Amino acid sequence: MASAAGSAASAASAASATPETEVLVRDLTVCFRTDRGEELPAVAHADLTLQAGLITGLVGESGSGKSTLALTLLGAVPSPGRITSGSVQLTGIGDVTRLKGAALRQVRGGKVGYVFQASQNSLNPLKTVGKQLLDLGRAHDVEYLPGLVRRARELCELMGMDGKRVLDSYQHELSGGMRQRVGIVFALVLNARVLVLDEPTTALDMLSQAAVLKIIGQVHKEIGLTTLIVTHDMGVVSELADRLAVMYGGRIVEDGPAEQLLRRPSHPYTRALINATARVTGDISRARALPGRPPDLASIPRQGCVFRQRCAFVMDQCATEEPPLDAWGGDIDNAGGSGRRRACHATPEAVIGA
Ligand SMILES: Nc1ncnc2c1ncn2[C@@H]1O[C@H](COP(=O)(O)OP(=O)(O)OP(=O)(O)O)[C@@H](O)[C@H]1O
Repeated sequence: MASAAGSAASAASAASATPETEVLVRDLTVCFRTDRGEELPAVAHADLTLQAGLITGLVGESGSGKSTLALTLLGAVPSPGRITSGSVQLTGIGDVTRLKGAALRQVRGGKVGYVFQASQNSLNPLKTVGKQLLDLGRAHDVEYLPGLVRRARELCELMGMDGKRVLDSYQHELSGGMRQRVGIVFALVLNARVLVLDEPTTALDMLSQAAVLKIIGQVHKEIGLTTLIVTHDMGVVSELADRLAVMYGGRIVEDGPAEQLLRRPSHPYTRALINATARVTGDISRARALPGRPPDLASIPRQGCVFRQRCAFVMDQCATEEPPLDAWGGDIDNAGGSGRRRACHATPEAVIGA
């Protein structure tokens, strides 16, 4: 099999990601041109670190910029988007936003495996899963295709499926949960070590959701992956993620250890998202829908805090000064070393204690 990381590394500049970090997104801005000809940021000056071996949840309402940010890990931006600042460093590879051609193709699948939104509907209905696997192998210049088939079967078995049966099946012969697992097999079969799952449970019933989440946790651990789960649903990542990053209006507004963010959210948006999720509050009668709607590209405030129009803690300063994403001491009962960051003018104590 073609070695993705090896040859891509030689094609790229030296990475500054350390062995403990697998992905370093720094100062990343991705813009789209609107119908009115303005170029506006869907992701603005984002910093995100994926620590090796951990599951990170990237959470926020629809349109907050999660998929646009996640896609840059593949060196991709949805057309007609454009990266206007920043870098995405992959350990052993370098800045993926600067790669082109064969080096970029090798990163896709060889280093980063991506399970796209609605991937359970993306299989070709006219070909068996096995035929599509061989197509994937040929597209990536895999020299020994029987090895690829063997690895796909192993991954199927790891995910509780009969490998031979799955590879001989057409899409319509598989349940939604099985198709989602096949998407994960395709993402991992070229030996990716970073797995990105965009809305992995949307469109699945509750039982299949729980099963897919359990399997993601098992595969992550078994293979030793670094995993990013993109979701609008805090409940999806509340039990699985080690770390959470919360996005709103193209900005990361809070990040840190999942358990701390869920127990003591220090940003008003994180707090509101958690309060709106019955599965996290544990009591449907306590869940409170988030008032208002998330902004689209044209309505994201150009000045001040992007969340201020929906914020329960808004103050004068929020209209004029955009709060930076600053580190802070972390949990009150675990001060220091928590790796928490927040972008808010209100004090953490005010938000946590409210
Ligand atoms: N190809 C595109 N052309 C123009 N605008 C786009 C394009 N793709 C995304 N956007 C805009 O960028 C913003 C961020 O979109 P993105 O899909 O990254 O958000 P998201 O948080 O992943 O939401 P969702 O889960 O609904 O996809 C949105 O305002 C969206 O309308």
